[in-house]
Amino acid sequence: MANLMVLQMTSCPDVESNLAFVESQLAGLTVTEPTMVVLPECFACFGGGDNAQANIAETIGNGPVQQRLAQLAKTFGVWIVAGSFPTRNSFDHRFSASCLVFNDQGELIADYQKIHLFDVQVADNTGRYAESASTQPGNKIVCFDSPFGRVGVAICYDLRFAGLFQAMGEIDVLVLPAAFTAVTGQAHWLPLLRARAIELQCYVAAANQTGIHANGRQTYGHSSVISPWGEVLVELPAATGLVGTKIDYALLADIRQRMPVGQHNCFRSTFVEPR
Ligand SMILES: O=C(O)CCC(=O)C(=O)O
Repeated sequence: MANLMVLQMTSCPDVESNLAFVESQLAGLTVTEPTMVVLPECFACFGGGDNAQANIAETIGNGPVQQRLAQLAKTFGVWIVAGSFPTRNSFDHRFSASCLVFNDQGELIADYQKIHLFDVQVADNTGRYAESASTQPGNKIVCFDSPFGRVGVAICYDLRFAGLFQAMGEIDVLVLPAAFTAVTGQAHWLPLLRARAIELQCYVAAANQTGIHANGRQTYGHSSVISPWGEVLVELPAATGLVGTKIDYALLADIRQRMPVGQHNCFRSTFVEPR
């Protein structure tokens, strides 16, 4: 058996207090079987503007926040899917929004850079988002094998682009750190999560930010784990904290055997970029 957990946060600009919150939540877990904890987008720093993000950016595999995450994963014996965190690259002045995956030994085993950037006018009264001004888009699909099965990684706005998920091939779990806005979340969050779970016949573990942040922006919460049949198994509406569920591998196999959409799909790619 294995556990899938999502951590909902109201992250602030102060890195230490956000990491202390992550630590306090992990410290409350009793881990007796493989456990994966998904952190939301911008878990380490949110609402302080692009400069605050740029100031904490690290090179992948090297830096104090990554060291802390590795140590937390090892200490508490959990896999950590570390939201998005700003990382530096050599080819652009902008940072990348990276999702960093640590195994329960504290080893960095995958990293994904957010591909679809949120350059959107959400509504007349909630301002304009221009993520690409500060963030370099990624260009690689990332999946990895683990005790949880084959896991695909995407971040927030990526959720809207079905082609990305079709290109992943067969995965057992989709992890989705997010900072989905309150306005768009109300309208689209759960329908999109459920659609991805149904189409891919996989678990979806989606960790969101919640509440009002230092910059006045509001995020939707409702972090959830969805079953491969599209049911919302656990959902945390507005509070911060951890929720999760066990992965039922018999259910996964049964759904795919009865309704083999992976085999019937004329468009699904088997191509996945190796790490
Ligand atoms: O797709 C949405 O509605 C929200 C996306 C978002 O907030 C983000 O990618 O940061």
